[in-house]
Amino acid sequence: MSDPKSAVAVLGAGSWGTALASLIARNGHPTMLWGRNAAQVEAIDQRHENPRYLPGIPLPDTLRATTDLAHAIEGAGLILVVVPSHAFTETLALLAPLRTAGVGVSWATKGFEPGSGRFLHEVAGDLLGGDVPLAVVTGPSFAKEVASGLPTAITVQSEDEAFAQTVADVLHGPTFRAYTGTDMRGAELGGAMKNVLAVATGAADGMELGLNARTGLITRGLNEMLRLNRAIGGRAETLMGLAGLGDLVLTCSGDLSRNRRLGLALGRGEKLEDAVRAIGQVVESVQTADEVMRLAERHGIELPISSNVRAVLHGDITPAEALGRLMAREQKPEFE
Ligand SMILES: NC(=O)C1=CN([C@@H]2O[C@H](COP(=O)(O)OP(=O)(O)OC[C@H]3O[C@@H](n4cnc5c(N)ncnc54)[C@H](OP(=O)(O)O)[C@@H]3O)[C@@H](O)[C@H]2O)C=CC1
Ligand SMILES: O=C(CO)COP(=O)(O)O
Repeated sequence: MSDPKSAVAVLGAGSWGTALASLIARNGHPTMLWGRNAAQVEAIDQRHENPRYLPGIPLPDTLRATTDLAHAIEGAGLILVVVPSHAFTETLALLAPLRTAGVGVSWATKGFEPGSGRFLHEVAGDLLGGDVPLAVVTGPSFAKEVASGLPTAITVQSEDEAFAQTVADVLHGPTFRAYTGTDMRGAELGGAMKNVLAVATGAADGMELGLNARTGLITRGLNEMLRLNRAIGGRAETLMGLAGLGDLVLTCSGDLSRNRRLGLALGRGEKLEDAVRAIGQVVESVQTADEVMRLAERHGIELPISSNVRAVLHGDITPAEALGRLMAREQKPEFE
């Protein structure tokens, strides 16, 4: 008889937390999903559906859900945090005194700590202590498609190679390929920046600027990612892989993306608050654009597309003015 599979706690019962918990449960791991909303948790636990975030998609009967964090992590051999970036520090601070020593912590959150701009692995290291294995799960992966069992490829990056493999093994399955690597900085930067760049391509599409404009923005956006990545010490190949280019293409071109949909709405002249309300789920770029630009300014890197997205999100300029600014920039070599 094979060894029983280790228990996993997934913290955050939104669309991505629910999709990943469902995947892990289907892979045969006893899986407990923690959420803060009692009615939603009950629906997941009893009716095997998350009607608020993944309506109509059946969840495995074996997936359990709770609002009790201590209960969620009891006996877990792995913790996967999937709350939005604005709730990351708060969630890890709740987790820190409760967790069992030696249990590794991974996260699928994309973004930075709001306000400080710290990388999430820096936040996790500070709050959990240096001896806890840490890993980031990232890549091109719409929750709805993963929850529906459609083929997906992602990457798990950790400085602890054995831990990256452990997390990848928990996720990997017949419809889900999990690759591994050791570059947390590059992976986190890619996952955060693609959300900001998706607003730019969405806005261009909302203004009906055509496919050339969309592709020009994706490609010059990749260049922005590579330049900032070089400055922060990430590996270029990480940004050319699933965590960078892969997620950038998905988010800039797929209408399931909430960041792209925000851009589409802004490009059509809708107000930011109305668009975010209509989307009804987290739109990380609203926060992340500030943090990306804070990081870029700290490193003296110019990011024209990202800085124009920030200006549009702040209401300082319209998408049409952003386009005018980008098109009027001085001519220059493609690579510097
Ligand atoms: N959805 C996707 O396809 C993907 C998402 N991601 C990333 O995953 C992260 C989570 O996003 P996603 O699940 O999509 O977001 P959703 O908007 O779908 O859900 C957010 C969830 O977080 C909960 N939440 C918010 N604040 C807190 C808090 N302070 N404490 C506990 N729970 C909280 C919400 O609870 P409540 O309902 O009570 O507000 C809700 O359950 C983001 O960083 C996103 O970029 C990454 C890859 C794919
Ligand atoms: O990160 C994602 C896909 O990889 C989800 O993108 P959005 O947050 O824009 O919906």
